[in-house]
Amino acid sequence: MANVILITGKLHPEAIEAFQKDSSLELIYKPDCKFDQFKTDLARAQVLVTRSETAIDRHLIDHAPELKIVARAAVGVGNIDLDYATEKGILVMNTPGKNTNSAAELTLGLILGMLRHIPESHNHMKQGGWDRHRFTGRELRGKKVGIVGLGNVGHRVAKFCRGFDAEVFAYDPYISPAVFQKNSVEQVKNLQELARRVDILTVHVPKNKETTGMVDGEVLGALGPEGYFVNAARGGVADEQELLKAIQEGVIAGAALDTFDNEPDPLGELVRHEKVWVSPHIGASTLEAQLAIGKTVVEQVKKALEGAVVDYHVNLPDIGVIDSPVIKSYSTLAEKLGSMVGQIIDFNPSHVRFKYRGDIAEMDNSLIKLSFMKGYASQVVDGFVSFVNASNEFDKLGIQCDEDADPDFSSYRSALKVQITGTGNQSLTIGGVVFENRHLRLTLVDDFYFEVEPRGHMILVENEDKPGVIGDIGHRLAGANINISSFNLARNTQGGKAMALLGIDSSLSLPQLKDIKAIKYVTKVKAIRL
Ligand SMILES: NC(=O)C1=CN([C@@H]2O[C@H](COP(=O)(O)OP(=O)(O)OC[C@H]3O[C@@H](n4cnc5c(N)ncnc54)[C@H](O)[C@@H]3O)[C@@H](O)[C@H]2O)C=CC1
Ligand SMILES: O=C(O)C(=O)COP(=O)(O)O
Repeated sequence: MANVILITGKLHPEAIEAFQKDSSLELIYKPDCKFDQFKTDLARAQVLVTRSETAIDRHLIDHAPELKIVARAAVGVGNIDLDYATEKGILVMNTPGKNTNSAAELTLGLILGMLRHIPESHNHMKQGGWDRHRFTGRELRGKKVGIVGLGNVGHRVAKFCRGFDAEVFAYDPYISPAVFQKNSVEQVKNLQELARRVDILTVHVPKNKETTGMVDGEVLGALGPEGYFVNAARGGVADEQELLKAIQEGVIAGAALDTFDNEPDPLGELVRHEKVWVSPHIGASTLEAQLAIGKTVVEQVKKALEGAVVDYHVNLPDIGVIDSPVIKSYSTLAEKLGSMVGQIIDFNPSHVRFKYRGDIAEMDNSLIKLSFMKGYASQVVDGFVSFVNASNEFDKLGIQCDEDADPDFSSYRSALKVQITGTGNQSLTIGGVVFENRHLRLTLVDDFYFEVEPRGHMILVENEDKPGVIGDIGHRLAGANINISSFNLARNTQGGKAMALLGIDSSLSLPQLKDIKAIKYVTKVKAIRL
């Protein structure tokens, strides 16, 4: 069945066309609509693509029971309830870097427009005026520009300002001094100090708890009556009431704003003030940026739907070495092992130990571990489990994990073994290997050794090692008209215990399962679907 993709923000036509052409998707394109206008579609959507108009809050997520992927067709994810999306296993991704230049150029446009009164002179002339002396402005050359947040947009703004022969200073506590040096920017250790030293203060930080209201009355006071403030990042980074007051009282000379607290209905007094130059959040609105964003969204959504790890994920745990075919194949195996454990385990696990052997012991195994968690939690947790929430679900189940690695292992090139223990002496061990990065094999269940492909419908039967049991199993399956596709048998000691792993062509009903359990000497039967 086709996945429903709902797009609630304006996307580049090439991206829309690419989604339309994809027969595995049902596209619903409702740009710039209010929640009520897309609510019904949302209830069916697996994928939601948005721009800043759509707040992905708890309310929206609660109306999206099928939602697996949110693609923010831009950078800022401040309008997304990431914690709740993560709890629900919804993958959130964005498109960093794709609108960087667009936002940086607009920032320069705002600065120059403000310093040279370009919008007012334009309006004046459109109204028939020719007063050349009314619009005498200031040059950017030789001014001191203070950048808050020297990330993608920040450092490009720095570069452009240097091109205008401005002096550039920046405050960003999260990057190394080397980045300041590389961008020929003088590092300033706090925001107040930066505001005090510069003529133009421009913010390029994400909006979060730490940055909301970071530009307050005191910072604006430090900027001073000759100083200008610029915000093409996020409304609310500057406290808008304090900003308005500072402008009204001449505490600063003016402000240029592309982003506002309450879009699309910003504070009217602020927008209308003659010392405030505004644009309606158009930082990313260039054909070039939208094309790059559109292409990225199409690629990323495709990858995510294929189950591949996407490049620009926002709420996945840190996963290393995702390009390694070895790690990828062992992750597929680990997910199957986790799923199998979830289906056969008879106790509540409290501890899981991952044992990496051979080549994989020297690699970053975070994806393998996460895959096992996903496989296991998908079986035991009510609700959707993905790479996004698998680790959280494991925590909620109260399962501790640790790892041990032995690169000198010699039996196979690589091998994965997982030991699960519960309270008391309960334990279950499962292991597997992958040949040529493609052939997955389950090699171990407790002390029984196999070489079984873990796929499709399977039955695990444990019994006392007595004659006749295998015949009985075959007989009862034949009676139920269930075809056996593979039969693998192992025993620990002669006359001890035996375990059979059978591949079957169709699923087993509960009465059929009970019927096999009733066979003499059979101690355990589990139906498995991988
Ligand atoms: N107006 C528009 O249409 C657009 C707005 N944006 C917004 O611009 C902002 C910057 O975007 P990017 O440069 O792409 O993001 P980025 O993630 O590359 O850079 C953000 C920088 O802010 C720094 N930072 C974080 N917290 C800070 C704090 N408390 N104090 C100082 N620095 C801090 C980070 O270390 C990082 O270097 C974001 O809010 C983004 O949403 C981006 C593109 C278009
Ligand atoms: O990238 C960002 O953070 C932006 O602000 C751009 O947002 P938009 O997609 O234009 O609504």
